[in-house]
Amino acid sequence: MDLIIVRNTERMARIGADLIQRQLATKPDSVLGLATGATPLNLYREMVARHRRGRLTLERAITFNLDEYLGLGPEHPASYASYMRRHLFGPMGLDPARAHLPNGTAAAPEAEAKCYEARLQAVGGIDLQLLGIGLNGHIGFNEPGSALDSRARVVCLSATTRAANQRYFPLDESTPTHAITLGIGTIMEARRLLLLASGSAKAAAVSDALEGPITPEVPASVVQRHPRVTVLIDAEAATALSPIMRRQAREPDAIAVS
Ligand SMILES: O=P(O)(O)OC[C@H]1O[C@](O)(CO)[C@@H](O)[C@@H]1O
Repeated sequence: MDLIIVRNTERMARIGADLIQRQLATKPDSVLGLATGATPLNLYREMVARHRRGRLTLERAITFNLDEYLGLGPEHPASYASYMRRHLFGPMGLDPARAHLPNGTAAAPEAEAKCYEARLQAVGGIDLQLLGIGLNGHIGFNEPGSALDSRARVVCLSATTRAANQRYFPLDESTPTHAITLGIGTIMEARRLLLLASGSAKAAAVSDALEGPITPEVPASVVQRHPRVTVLIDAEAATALSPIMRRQAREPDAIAVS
């Protein structure tokens, strides 16, 4: 595991964008696995800024998002399709045909999840998977208790996740109860993982994920098994890590992709 602890989220965004830029320089037609939520927002802003300066393009890339709420169409402002259009795809001028998300309003959601997985496998799987981590240790919408070899499927969201994401919904609308997510097994097949976390609220989840037992109760703990994982976190999210783990952290200014 390559652990990078940085001062703040701006620095996280710059290093994250460096890693994505290098991935695309090596393989311009990379399949990028993308995440939503608050965590990657600064990174997406940095990617857009680099795009405007002509340094970063997704022109030949293909993207697959981790998840989508069940019942929300792409025009719903809290859908992840809408989030991605607003924060990344629109500003970067990504051809919509290259950007994939599960269809949250599919008539047969389980079939849609299977089809989404099949579409991903058809392009050869994910080259670089970006991940955030939930307060309860989830990755994608794989909540605690998810099988470590799970595939794309319909999941029931936990009370913690629904409460944490309520802020994205109008007062009179509650967070959906279900979602379609890529599975933990699918995520683990990505050739490279980039896990981001920021803020003290994530400190316990980060320490459980990186130093605790690998268990379905902490879905993110599975990243310990991945051969090419970069964990990029800010100082606040690192506060619960053991001194031994912190000592393993790489000099933030000296990143190099192995
Ligand atoms: O970044 P946040 O908003 O704390 O969310 C954590 C994770 O939970 C999700 O919202 C659910 O997939 C992810 O998109 C995100 O990585």
